[in-house]
Amino acid sequence: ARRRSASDYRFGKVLGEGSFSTVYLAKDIHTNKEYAIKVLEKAHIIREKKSEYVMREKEVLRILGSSCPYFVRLYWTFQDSEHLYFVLTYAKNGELLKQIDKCGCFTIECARYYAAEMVLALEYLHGKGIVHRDLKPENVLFDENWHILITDFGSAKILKTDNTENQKCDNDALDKGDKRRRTSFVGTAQFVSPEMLSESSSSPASDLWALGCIIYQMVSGVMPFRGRSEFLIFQKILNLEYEYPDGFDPQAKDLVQKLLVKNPIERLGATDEAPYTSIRQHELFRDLNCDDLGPPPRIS
Ligand SMILES: NC(=O)Nc1ccc2c(c1)=C(Cc1cc(-c3cccc(C(=O)NCCN4CCCCC4)c3)c[nH]1)C(=O)N=2
Repeated sequence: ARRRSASDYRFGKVLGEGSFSTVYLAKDIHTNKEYAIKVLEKAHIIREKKSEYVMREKEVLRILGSSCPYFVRLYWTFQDSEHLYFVLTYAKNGELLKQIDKCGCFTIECARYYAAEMVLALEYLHGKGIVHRDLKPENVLFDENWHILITDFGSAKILKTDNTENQKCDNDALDKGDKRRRTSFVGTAQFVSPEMLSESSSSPASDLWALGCIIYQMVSGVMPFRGRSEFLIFQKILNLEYEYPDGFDPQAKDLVQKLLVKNPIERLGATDEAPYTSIRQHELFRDLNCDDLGPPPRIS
């Protein structure tokens, strides 16, 4: 296919900004199709030693391809002297976080439906041996039909496939062969799991912890672990210090309680032979057919 460059697109508004990238709405001047183009400054990536993360995101997006509808798709990449460009899916209806803030909180029907879509997305992602490690409402987007699109794989980890022992868990900080600290990684404070904080280790169950936090936030409108500093938030996470507001849906509470468990292998779904059967079978999803969720309920 023809090589692309920035001159193939008309760049529009900024859709999002991160520490290492800016995402623009852009229109392909040949097809008029809209994309989200993630632009990274080479010098900044090199200076901050983030090349490994950029390459990992590109590899994860390549592995995900276009076979699962719940992830943004990477169409093309190109570069010029100063920048790298990732041409990604444009999620027309923006971030889950903005919808939660706009409504205050979701109805249980909406929370149930989008929790189910996230479970299906994690089944696929983890089935490909990929852990997201920074799942949060800013990284869950809505497409034009109000289905979710999970994005931002800059913090993702691709689990080794050399033997099953590595499939379950992998210590991010220490390479098995030597004791040097390879990466010191932590996601976003409010959604990071206890094991990532205390052992610098992550596994698919780390994403199940984040799912529990997101379900809590969709139902209540606030995050379970809040504090005036990252240190105070981390203390609450490690001490499992959070509460359910009055009126919190009991079925949602039961599921969140089974996901916000300190020991990763005790989280619902963590030891499923066929992930995530035990989560699909939870009473919160009793009235849903996870094999055919149907159209999403209106967010209100
Ligand atoms: N870190 C990353 O990789 N970030 C990414 C990657 C891919 C990507 C990405 C971020 C996107 C971010 C994004 C942000 C937005 C957005 C931002 C601000 C406002 C809106 C917005 O209001 N859109 C109009 C839709 N409204 C929604 C509510 C009802 C009326 C109409 C959308 C749309 N998409 C995107 O579309 N595609």
